[in-house]
Amino acid sequence: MTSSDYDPSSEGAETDFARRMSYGDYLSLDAILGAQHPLSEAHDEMLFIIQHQTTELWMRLAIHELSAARRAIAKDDVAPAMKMLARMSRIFEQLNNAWDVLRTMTPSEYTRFRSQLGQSSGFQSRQYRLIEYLLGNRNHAMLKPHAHDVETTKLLEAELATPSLYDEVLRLANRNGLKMPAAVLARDVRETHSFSEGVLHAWREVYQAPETHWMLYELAEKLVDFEDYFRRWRFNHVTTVERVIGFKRGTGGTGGVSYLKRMLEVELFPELWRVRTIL
Ligand code: HEM
Ligand SMILES: N[C@@H](CC(=O)c1ccccc1NC=O)C(=O)O
Repeated sequence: MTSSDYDPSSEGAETDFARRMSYGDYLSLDAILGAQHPLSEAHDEMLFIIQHQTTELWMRLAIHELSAARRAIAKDDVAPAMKMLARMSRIFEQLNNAWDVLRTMTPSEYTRFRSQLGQSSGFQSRQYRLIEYLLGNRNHAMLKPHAHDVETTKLLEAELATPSLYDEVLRLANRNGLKMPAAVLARDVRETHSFSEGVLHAWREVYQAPETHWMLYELAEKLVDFEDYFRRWRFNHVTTVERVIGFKRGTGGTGGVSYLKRMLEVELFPELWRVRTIL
């Protein structure tokens, strides 16, 4: 330490953490920073691991926000749900930007450790599947990669038994003067919602007179905004995959890019996209 180095303890900064909770204690950094275990000598494997781990952390927050937003909407507490949905868009914006870091890995670099991944793949991300199910994209076939894991299967099954975020929004709209089709309100929530003319016409009322349906109008736009960012995430994924492995099959066993391109067609809130055409 040179004489010009400033010592913050001179103004009272606490420096003795022998018996106090420290930064690392509070954040469980030993657990988090001790969880990177590359299986090869390849320089880029650390990037690959950290990219996935940070994504999983952001997904953890996304699940926290989405479930709280759904609970709030179910009890007509819309204002806090708006904030949570706005945050969801920001989380996905953050995840979208993160692809730029991963894209610095070339095919030559990835090939050095790809074989170490065995048959593991993002396909088996339980948090990702939970997000899709929460949002209403409820493909039961996606339970299969989790069949060996009783806890995850239970968690995903419980999610399938719960109305999706969009189901709760449609119920809220129905409680607030819009006439949603009875069949949609009583649908089997385990399945993916499919496009409904009745729901489309209900949303048209909102979009034709935003000032009389301001709360639903704002909520609908929050959902559209979020789906916009989520679509970009899917697109960034497939583009990165093509850039890194071309048209090779995925380690998870799908066709790779062909499978991910199919997923670009998923529409979470179909009537909110369609309503734009009829205004
Ligand atoms: C070089 C980087 C990556 C490559 C080459 C790649 C490749 C693939 C491929 C080929 C699939 C299809 C399943 C399969 O057959 O394996 C897939 C699925 C998936 N990947 Fe990645 N991926 C990459 C990065 C990431 C990252 C950073 C995440 C973030 C967690 C991620 C999450 C997922 C998820 C959630 C799925 C399932 C998607 C769905 O079912 O719609 N991937 N990936
Ligand atoms: N499916 C990728 C492998 C992969 O990306 C992956 C492997 C293990 C853990 C996470 C992964 N990321 C996303 O799918 C591949 O085919 O190269």
